[in-house]
Amino acid sequence: MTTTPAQLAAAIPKAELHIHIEGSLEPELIFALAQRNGLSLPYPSVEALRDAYAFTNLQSFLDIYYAGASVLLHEADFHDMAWAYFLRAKADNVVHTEIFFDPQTHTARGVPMATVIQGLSSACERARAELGVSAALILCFLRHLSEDDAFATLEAALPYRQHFIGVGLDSSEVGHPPSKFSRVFARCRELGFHVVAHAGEEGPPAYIREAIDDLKTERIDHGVRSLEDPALVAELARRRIPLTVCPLSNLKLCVVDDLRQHPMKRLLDAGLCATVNSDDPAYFGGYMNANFVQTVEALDLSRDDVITLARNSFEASFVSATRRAELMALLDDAVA
Ligand code: HPA
Ligand SMILES: [Zn+2]
Repeated sequence: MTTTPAQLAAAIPKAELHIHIEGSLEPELIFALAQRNGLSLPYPSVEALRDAYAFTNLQSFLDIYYAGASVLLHEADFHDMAWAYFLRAKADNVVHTEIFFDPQTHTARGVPMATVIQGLSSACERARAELGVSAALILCFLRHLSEDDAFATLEAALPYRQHFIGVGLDSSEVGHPPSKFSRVFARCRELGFHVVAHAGEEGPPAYIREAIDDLKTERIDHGVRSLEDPALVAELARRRIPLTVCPLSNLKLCVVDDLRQHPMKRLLDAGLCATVNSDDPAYFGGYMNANFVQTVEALDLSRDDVITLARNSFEASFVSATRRAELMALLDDAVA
């Protein structure tokens, strides 16, 4: 029996590097946590909530995403959310994952930083022990808030610094350029954290340039608008700065009108270290394999493209050289 590129994409081991853990909160779990915590929701049912997931742009999604996250109060809530994600990741043959979390969404509601980080961190340890999935956390600053707020968040998180490997930048992009966070990112680099940033999802290629030049980010999250600036594409390719691309997110947030117009193939053909990721899978219609399979089918990607995407995911990850070699060997075995 021959394997199609889409079947291969589903079957092979891969890393996920762009997943907001709050975006993995399924409507069923939102309702269950609301009930557990004695909260009422402005939607009568799971179906009514899911029906509200019709987005026109990034902001229309963020409004409902932050509302969904408001059911998270206790350490067990954060743990249970992340554990549900790990089970989905495992089912999709994700063997390593680097997970974004948005502490300001929770601390602004009075949830202590310790509650957020310890709940997520214990789920990461459990994933390693029970599922063999390696996992690390990346703390994201909300870019619609001030740099002072980001500094205060960093300060509050530093007692738990052994639990996260890096920092990122997310939320409303346009009007909040990376340079707004130059000083706090410089401090994070000094402290030895990995640094990434969302750029070029809705924002212009100039924001990608700011992220790499000013924030000195090691990866760009999304970055699909880089294609509007050929000199930038050439530099990203030459420096092997990875892009963590999220095809179903781009479709649901109307960054592209149709998956057949998605730039993934053009990014690969330009020699970029592009990867496939789910972003906010509970909101955008699918986890890792849904993204992989639908993109492969829509763009008619080849077996080689699929293997390149999986290799890129390991190359772009922040694992040790030993773990990277282990992951690459898993992939080699799977495609042999
Ligand atoms: O796709 C996204 N972009 C920006 N901020 C986000 N926060 C969650 N998902 C996203
Ligand atoms: Zn994202």
